[in-house]
Amino acid sequence: MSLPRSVKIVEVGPRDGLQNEKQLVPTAVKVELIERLADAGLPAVEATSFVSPKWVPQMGDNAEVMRTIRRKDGVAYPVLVPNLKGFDAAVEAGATEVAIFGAASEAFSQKNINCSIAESLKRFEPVVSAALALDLKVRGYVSCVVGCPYEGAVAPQKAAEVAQRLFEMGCYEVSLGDTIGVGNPASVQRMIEACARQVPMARLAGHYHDTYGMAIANIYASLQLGMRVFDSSVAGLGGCPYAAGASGNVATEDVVYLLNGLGIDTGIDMDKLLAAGQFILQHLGREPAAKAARALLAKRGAATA
Ligand SMILES: CC(C)(COP(=O)([O-])OP(=O)([O-])OC[C@H]1O[C@@H](n2cnc3c(N)ncnc32)[C@H](O)[C@@H]1OP(=O)([O-])[O-])[C@@H](O)C(=O)NCCC(=O)NCCSC(=O)C[C@@](C)(O)CC(=O)[O-]
Repeated sequence: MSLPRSVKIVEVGPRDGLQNEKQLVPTAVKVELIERLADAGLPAVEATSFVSPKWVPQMGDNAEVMRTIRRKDGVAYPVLVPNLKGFDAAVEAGATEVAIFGAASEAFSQKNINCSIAESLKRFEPVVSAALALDLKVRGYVSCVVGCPYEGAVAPQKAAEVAQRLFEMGCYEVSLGDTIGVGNPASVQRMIEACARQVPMARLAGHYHDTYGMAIANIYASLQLGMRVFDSSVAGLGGCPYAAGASGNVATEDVVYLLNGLGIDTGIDMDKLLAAGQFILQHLGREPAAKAARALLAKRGAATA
């Protein structure tokens, strides 16, 4: 299959990237990060999650984040909601797009949202109905689509079943999460092929963590099957609090570097993206995990030295 002319990147750094940080990041820093990412040209910036603050304290300032961000026209700011309580709070805070999140593994579902897969789907139904009644868009996530930290390998059919349920419920897009980054191009392609038999490819997104350094290869393998939407996290921040050993999402800088190299348009300004990454890393006191960011910043340093 020929490669596409353009790809959509959904930036998940402010949510997936920061949710695992032990030290609370000040709200003002989160807000500036979200605004910088939108200014860099990201068409969607997942801003926060309306989950229990006892489970994920870092997202406890969700309403303040949503109320404070300066929204850029044409940019979506989805937020995670696990149930109606979270949905109501998200709407109250001004969210116009929400994301529900299920899993292809029973053990992960229990650890992450304290219920079985079947219970979670039942819980999501009223959330999707309420959202659609208010004309809000709903995105769906399936975690552990190729592997689970508790159950090991996950059958492609399990991922496909949950993806189908979320799509049929009314999600406009279903993002397939390799939560612990164990996938490789072969296993990811098998998983996507199973999902695409149930959900149109144009409605599927890839959400790959880079634990084993496979995420960029997995994106390339997904592009070859016709996938056009990928989630990534600025500076490669992230990791799921309920997935032991999960490292960050694939870095947005690395994805943009790959797509630029392939001649695929993302609409993203690499300079502004690098600056957004530097901004949050300086706050966290960390070096970038993104190889492209490290190389480009080093090259610039050398050029200006
Ligand atoms: C789902 C629950 C709430 C169930 O948690 P629970 O304890 O079973 O819920 P509950 O209904 O029994 O309520 C317990 C308490 O939580 C409160 N509560 C209940 N709901 C909410 C809410 N929405 N917002 C705020 N508070 C809430 C509720 O009011 C009550 O408060 P209390 O009476 O004890 O004071 C909990 O398990 C939870 O919050 N889990 C979230 C975990 C999470 O955020 N994980 C990370 C995101 S998923 C991810 O990262 C993967 C992804 C998406 O990136 C893709 C990939 O990489 O795979």
